[in-house]
Amino acid sequence: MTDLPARVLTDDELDLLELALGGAVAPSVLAATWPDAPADVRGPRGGPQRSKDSVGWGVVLTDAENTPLARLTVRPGDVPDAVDALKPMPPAIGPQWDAAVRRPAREVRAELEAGAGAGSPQALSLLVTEVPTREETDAAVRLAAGSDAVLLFVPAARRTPEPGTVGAPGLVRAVTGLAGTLAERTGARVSTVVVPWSGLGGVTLEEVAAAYGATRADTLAAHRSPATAAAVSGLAHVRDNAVAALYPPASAAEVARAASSGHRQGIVVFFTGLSGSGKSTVARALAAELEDDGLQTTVLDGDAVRHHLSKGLGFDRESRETNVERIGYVAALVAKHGGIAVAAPIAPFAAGRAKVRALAEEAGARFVLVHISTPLAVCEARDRKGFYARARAGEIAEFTGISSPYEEPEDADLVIDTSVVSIDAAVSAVRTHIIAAG
Ligand SMILES: Nc1ncnc2c1ncn2[C@@H]1O[C@H](COP(=O)(O)OS(=O)(=O)O)[C@@H](OP(=O)(O)O)[C@H]1O
Ligand SMILES: Nc1ncnc2c1ncn2[C@@H]1O[C@H](COP(=O)(O)OP(=O)(O)O)[C@@H](O)[C@H]1O
Repeated sequence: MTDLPARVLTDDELDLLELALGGAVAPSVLAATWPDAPADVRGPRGGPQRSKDSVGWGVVLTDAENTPLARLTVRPGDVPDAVDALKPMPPAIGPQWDAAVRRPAREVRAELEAGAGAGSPQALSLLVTEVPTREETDAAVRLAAGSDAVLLFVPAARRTPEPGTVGAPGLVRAVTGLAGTLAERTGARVSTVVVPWSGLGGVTLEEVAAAYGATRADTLAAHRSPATAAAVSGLAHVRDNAVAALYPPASAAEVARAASSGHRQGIVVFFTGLSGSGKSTVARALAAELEDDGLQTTVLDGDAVRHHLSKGLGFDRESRETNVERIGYVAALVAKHGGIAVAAPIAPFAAGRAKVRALAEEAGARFVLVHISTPLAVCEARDRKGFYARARAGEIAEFTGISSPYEEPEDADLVIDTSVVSIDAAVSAVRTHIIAAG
């Protein structure tokens, strides 16, 4: 595996990888989106194309943290391509990550076939992209007529949704309500299925739905009438109209302006801890929760920062301090404008962390230091990236905890050991702290 080239996937490509691992799309669909993939798998418009005499090739697919998630093997001739999982996909929290709804296509298909008895199952897949109105609930009941089973597909991209739109967590909660109503009114077996769906890869909903076992597919929002669509888009004006009814025009303009421009104090949430301690996992899950609360959150993750802001910097003490100070500078800028910055570098030195605290406070922001204190032995046993083994073997110099120091913070607001605290509990502790402190 180690001699294969590696490819860091974007969030959209991770969605496609998850679909491929679950059997919803062919493995080669992944490579078909890469402009630099070997020519023998790309047709004139990037579509798959085979050449009999090619020798095939392989690539290790990683996330932005360089965790090896899967191996893609594109084979010559008529041998099918393969995608094999190496590590579980990065975990996160929220109802869209619940294993009961985020299920591989092959498992859902097998369950539909098993439940159908001898006859061929009539299974409708309904893609729900918007929170269903009453009108769409009625449309769903009509569309489900004659189906043995209904799969309510909730598209859930890893990419951050457009501001002001209901994201995947809200959609899953709304669709769970729709599933109950539909089961009651139609008698069909109704399941909510979260589909990693970024729109990448040129696959259609019908193709993906068929892989999940559906015999028919439809999009619920297509059944929204123009009158309902107009009423929904007019909701944003309801508050403005209420203000206008209460105040004379000059006062109403001031009240509306104050309501929309209310400045809140920004926050820098700064995670520190050993590699593999759980900083990124908790930081990302926290950011997703805060976004879901309607709070604009910017994540400055250790590895991602090193790909961009700190590209080229090493791991000697001076480089690490420069890296941490750059993170602090950007985080303080975000917070100065009322945003929440969530940073998750190792930040092993007290002096660097103190500098970030000073930058945040100078910007008028609150600084929350979270020490992820997971013991070295646990981090080393996790070794998702294989770095500890390489550091022990002397292949990586100055590795934190092995051959480079980590100065334990004495000024942390929260200390969380993820070997005994779950991801959910860790997120909830930080969120509670932020809310309690106003
Ligand atoms: N020598 C050495 N020591 C520590 N870590 C190393 C090293 N070389 C590479 N890596 C990978 O880089 C990630 C840490 O980068 P950071 O920017 O967070 O480090 S620091 O704050 O500047 O100390 C860290 O990622 P995380 O595991 O997410 O912490 C490692 O994957
Ligand atoms: N309670 C937990 N909180 C956070 N991560 C956990 C927890 N339990 C197990 N893990 C695992 O530990 C690993 C932590 O990796 P990561 O978040 O990338 O750490 P870091 O960013 O500190 O290097 C992940 O594989 C994650 O699934």
